[in-house]
Amino acid sequence: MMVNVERLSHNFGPYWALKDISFTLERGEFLFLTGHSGAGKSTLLKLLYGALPVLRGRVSVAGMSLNTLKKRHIPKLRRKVGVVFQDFKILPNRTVFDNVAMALEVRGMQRAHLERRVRAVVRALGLEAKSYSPCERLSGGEQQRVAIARSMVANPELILADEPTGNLDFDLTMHLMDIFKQFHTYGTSIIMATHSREVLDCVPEARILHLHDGRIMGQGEQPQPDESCACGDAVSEAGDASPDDLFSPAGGRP
Ligand SMILES: Nc1ncnc2c1ncn2[C@@H]1O[C@H](COP(=O)(O)OP(=O)(O)OP(=O)(O)O)[C@@H](O)[C@H]1O
Repeated sequence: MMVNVERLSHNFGPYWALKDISFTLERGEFLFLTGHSGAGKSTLLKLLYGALPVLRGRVSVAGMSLNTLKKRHIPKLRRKVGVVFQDFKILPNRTVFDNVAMALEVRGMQRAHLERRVRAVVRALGLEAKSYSPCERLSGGEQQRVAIARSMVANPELILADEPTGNLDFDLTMHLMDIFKQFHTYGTSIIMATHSREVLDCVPEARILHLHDGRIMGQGEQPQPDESCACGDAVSEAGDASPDDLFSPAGGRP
């Protein structure tokens, strides 16, 4: 099991942002988190990533219990989990290449492999022309793609993505969803918070966990969409995202 959450609650002072949440995520599963603004989606993702402490309930991620995880072991958790934060958290004065490479540098990857891998992911996300631009000069959507590239570059076991396509137009959203789906097909577990029906329709096999005021209000399979997803079309138009590049043995899981 990749994620196990039992009776998780979380408060900020007197305000309970999550109330008695329980769910599991099997290895290789794709789960959407939905719910209104303020429902608790980001709080839940932050708890799974060790960015907030587990105060009540039990949480384990990738075989590690977050209840007993010592601060010094958080980097070990983060080597298994790729995250796309809502506010990107990229370094503005560093280049696209540097921001993406950082996720591999901390793993001590050999330089030649690292460069090949970063170039492949940057190309797959359509950022090749901006590789050596400082991120502060990029548009919001480009910065968002840098954050996505960084979350994927190390082939994590689990990707946590908080509204990863929030600033992007339809075609780019479909293209990026196709890349997330390639990771999913490859066996990566994914939890993605979204408000977008288009995004949900891209992964009809995904489960949905619907939050309302910090509680789970619904959980389950989604109805099959009437029309086929546009993701496949978008990726063939974009053309340059090769799973072989993304998943080459050189870039395999450390
Ligand atoms: N650090 C904090 N201090 C106090 N309250 C917080 C903090 N972080 C989140 N909250 C509150 O917890 C609730 C849940 O917030 P959260 O960011 O998890 O919602 P969300 O579902 O991700 O919303 P959105 O879709 O707008 O991102 C909100 O009412 C928010 O104001």
